[in-house]
Amino acid sequence: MFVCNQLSQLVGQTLKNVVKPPLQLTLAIIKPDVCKDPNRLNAIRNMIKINGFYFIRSLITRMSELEAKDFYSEHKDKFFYWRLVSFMSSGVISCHILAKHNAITEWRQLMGPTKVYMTKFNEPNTIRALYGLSDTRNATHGSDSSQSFEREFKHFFPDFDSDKWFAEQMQHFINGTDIEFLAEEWIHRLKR
Ligand SMILES: Nc1nc2c(ncn2[C@@H]2O[C@H](COP(=O)(O)OP(=O)(O)OP(=O)(O)O)[C@@H](O)[C@H]2O)c(=O)[nH]1
Ligand SMILES: Nc1ncnc2c1ncn2[C@@H]1O[C@H](COP(=O)(O)OP(=O)(O)O)[C@@H](O)[C@H]1O
Ligand SMILES: [Mg+2]
Repeated sequence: MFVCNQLSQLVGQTLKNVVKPPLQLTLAIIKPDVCKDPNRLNAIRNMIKINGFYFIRSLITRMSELEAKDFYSEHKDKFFYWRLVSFMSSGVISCHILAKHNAITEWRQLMGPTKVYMTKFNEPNTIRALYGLSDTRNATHGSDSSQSFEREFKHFFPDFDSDKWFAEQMQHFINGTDIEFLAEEWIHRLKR
């Protein structure tokens, strides 16, 4: 019996090392309400890093009103569309392509629900509860599906080739052995 246990543990350990789940990519945006305060911006970036996400791309930029209208076009008939567009084009934003197993769901869980007022009571340890001000100024954005990600990242990283990343880079990040973090740029990359 002892031998069987030893054997099953060995097989389990071997499989865990060999068969690691694939990674997923998502787009994270830290919104103008937070980016105005470098301490809060870095606090959120650190929450992302501590929660096991790789920073694949990072960019500090601004959206024009036209770009914000296009980015959030799915909401053009909603009552909050114009306040959202003017808010998202009101200041600097910090954009990131993040990688993790189940990145889309896990980033949305870490962000918390959209409406901040409810989130502060229901999920007080999430980013939007901790750093959101209102349902409009709710600190962060996250892609809600792989299809949304493929549309959204092109607004900020037009040269990024997601197919190429999955084919050539993903396995290095799954292994995690030859990855370094560049704190200045908020980027994880292959050791050179
Ligand atoms: N149905 C509906 N809800 C609204 C409307 N305007 C605001 N709300 C809701 O009222 C709440 C307050 O709106 P917020 O935009 O989050 O609050 P605010 O104080 O205006 O904050 P800022 O927009 O960031 O200045 C949110 O839950 C909104 O969804 C509206 O015209 N129709
Ligand atoms: N009821 C609302 N009141 C105010 N702003 C809202 C509301 N719903 C959504 N928004 C704004 O529009 C953005 C996009 O909405 P949605 O895609 O539904 O949420 P999420 O950003 O969580 O994916 C939200 O992050 C928020 O800034
Ligand atoms: Mg959304």
